[in-house]
Amino acid sequence: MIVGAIEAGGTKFVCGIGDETGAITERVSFPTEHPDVTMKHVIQFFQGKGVEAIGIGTFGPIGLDPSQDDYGHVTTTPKPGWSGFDFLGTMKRAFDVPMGWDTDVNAAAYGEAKWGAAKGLDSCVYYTIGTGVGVGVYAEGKLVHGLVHPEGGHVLMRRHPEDSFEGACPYHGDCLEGMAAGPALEKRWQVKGSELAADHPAWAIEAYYIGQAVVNAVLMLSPRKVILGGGVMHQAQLFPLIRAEVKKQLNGYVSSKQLISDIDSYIVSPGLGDNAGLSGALALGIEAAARQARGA
Ligand SMILES: Nc1ncnc2c1ncn2[C@@H]1O[C@H](COP(=O)(O)OP(=O)(O)OP(=O)(O)O)[C@@H](O)[C@H]1O
Ligand SMILES: [Zn+2]
Repeated sequence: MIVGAIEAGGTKFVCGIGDETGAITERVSFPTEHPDVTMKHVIQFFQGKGVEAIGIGTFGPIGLDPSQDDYGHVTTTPKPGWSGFDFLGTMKRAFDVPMGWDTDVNAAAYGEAKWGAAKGLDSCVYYTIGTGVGVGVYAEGKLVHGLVHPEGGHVLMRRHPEDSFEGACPYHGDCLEGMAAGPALEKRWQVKGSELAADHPAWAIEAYYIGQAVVNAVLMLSPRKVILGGGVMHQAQLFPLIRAEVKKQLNGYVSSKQLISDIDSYIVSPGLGDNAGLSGALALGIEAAARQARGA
């Protein structure tokens, strides 16, 4: 089966062609501009390729409830032209094939559960810590949707005792994204995160916040795997610091062997690396085709 995949990010779009094994045979990337421009590139890429299904994992927030008017739309975003944009409808008008539609982070969680670090497990939580913080949730074999979709990048944090940074989230100031995303690191330390030495005190504070987010995910969702991706997580020294924080903050309360003696394989980087988002979109496309075949 020939399946199209779209990883729609706030800074760039990645489109690819793959199949049901998860192999991606072709991919292109272009900057995210006004939807009139960007969607033209997207449609041109897929035209004539014989795609039988398409999966879309996109930046949000988005409408995911088919009974609501905003289904398939990007809802509220400051990105010019995207607020209220009918993304799924635009794709459906161009291609008459089954389509999967979800957030970029839910897509990544799904891709990881199908082919990556959470393969074979019925649950995982996927965090991306990049320009923003996003959280995808896969639970009991399904991606979690509800009122809207998980927005765990904005959970409220207990402040690190030595941190006086006011926070960078325009909505909440010192939420997780406001304290730990790439722009927060840069604002707090006056240099880009990638330029901070591996032994800089920034990383202990960063691990304190990310660890706290993981603790909350463990307590609230009990996932079988926690996957941490995104630009900031390229700092590999964060992993042991975060694992230590999680153990310290949980303080033995959750008595799972994985947390106690096998935490190195519980809190991990994406098995699909930087392909998690595109592979996840591919998985959504495959699932949409299967759903249609079942008549659901
Ligand atoms: N090696 C690194 N160390 C620390 N921070 C980094 C590193 N590489 C990138 N970043 C930071 O990560 C952010 C970019 O994240 P990412 O590469 O995940 O891109 P993005 O797709 O724009 O993010 P998002 O998923 O939030 O849209 C920037 O703030 C950048 O400064
Ligand atoms: Zn926030």
